[in-house]
Amino acid sequence: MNFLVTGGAGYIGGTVSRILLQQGAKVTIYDNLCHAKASALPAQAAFIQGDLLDRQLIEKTLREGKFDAILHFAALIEAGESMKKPELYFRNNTGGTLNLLEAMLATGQNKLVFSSTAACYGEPESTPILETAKLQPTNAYGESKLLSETMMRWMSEIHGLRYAALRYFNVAGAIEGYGEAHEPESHLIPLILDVALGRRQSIKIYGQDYPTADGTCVRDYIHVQDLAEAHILALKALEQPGHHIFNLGSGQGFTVRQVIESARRVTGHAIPVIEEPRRPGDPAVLVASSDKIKSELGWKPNFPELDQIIASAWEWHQKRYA
Ligand SMILES: NC(=O)c1ccc[n+]([C@@H]2O[C@H](COP(=O)([O-])OP(=O)(O)OC[C@H]3O[C@@H](n4cnc5c(N)ncnc54)[C@H](O)[C@@H]3O)[C@@H](O)[C@H]2O)c1
Ligand SMILES: O=c1ccn([C@@H]2O[C@H](COP(=O)(O)OP(=O)(O)O[C@H]3O[C@H](CO)[C@@H](O)[C@H](O)[C@H]3O)[C@@H](O)[C@H]2O)c(=O)[nH]1
Repeated sequence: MNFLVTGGAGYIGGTVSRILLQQGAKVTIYDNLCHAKASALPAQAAFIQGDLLDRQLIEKTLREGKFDAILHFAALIEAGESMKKPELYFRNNTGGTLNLLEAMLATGQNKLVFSSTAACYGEPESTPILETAKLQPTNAYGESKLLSETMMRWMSEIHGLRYAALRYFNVAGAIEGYGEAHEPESHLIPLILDVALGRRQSIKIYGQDYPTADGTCVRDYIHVQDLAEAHILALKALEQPGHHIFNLGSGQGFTVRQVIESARRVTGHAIPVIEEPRRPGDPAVLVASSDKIKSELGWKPNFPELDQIIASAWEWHQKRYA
């Protein structure tokens, strides 16, 4: 099989690319390296340094590549930044996705796996969150992804686009030799591990007055390898016409303080904290029901425990900065 992976120089796209390559697939990565380094690319993948906002280049890439399917990870991903520069998120994420969809139509390629997000739900009315829950993003990042999903739904109805929108919750952990290193890093777990390594003095806790057990935000952490497996299942599902929307989480919620506790257990480091005000746009609680993908595609997480997830991230983090 022959796949195009947008955003494949990044954390999740790079992980899925490596797994596809291990399974014998041909992978072409399309990334503008705005938040990644060329050194992160898997050696066996073909690479095109290109921007999704370059409408002509993406169409040329699709025309020449004749891909069996496209996995679309490329996006700006920081909810906090999106509340300062929403226009950037709509241009890059929603506009970039529209360019990709138009190029797919123009070249007759119609299978797409899309990185969507729990941020589409906003502040949920009940947890765990089902795919049928109300979609009311509390940040511009989530809205930029929800608008992308909306475009896909219309393209499916009118043009027969086959797509799977996978709404990831908080992705963490590492596979052998590759893990999370955003450029710059804003995510909780790698920042905590930086403290454990002595690369930072302390971890900031954003908000202590949320309506949760200890006042800090609750998130659902999913191992990146389990997430990657879901992409392989989604690709198989796209062999049949139709479209799919699936949540992907472990179904367990952890407060920021519980994540820090887990990292203390795993690393043996005290991990000092600093209490800071809330980060704008952060919902209090995001916990997934992933029953739909389990029952429809047979997805099963192999690394459901938070300590396991953090341990795999820690192993990779130590090697990376050794
Ligand atoms: N990390 C998470 O917990 C999480 C959760 C939910 C959804 N997601 C989604 O998963 C996807 C991958 O996230 P990640 O954590 O690997 O992020 P990442 O920043 O590591 O990877 C994104 C990649 O996209 C590239 N990119 C961005 N805009 C581009 C453009 N216009 N043209 C070409 N390349 C571009 C960046 O250079 C980067 O390599 C994103 O779509 C994100 O919204 C991530
Ligand atoms: O230094 C930090 C960093 C984060 N947090 C908190 O930790 C939680 C997790 O934050 P982070 O790791 O930045 O992830 P999220 O903001 O939850 O967003 C991630 O998870 C979302 C799905 O839940 C995805 O949509 C996003 O792309 C992905 O970045 C949040 O409550 C943050 O407020 C801190 O307290 N201190």
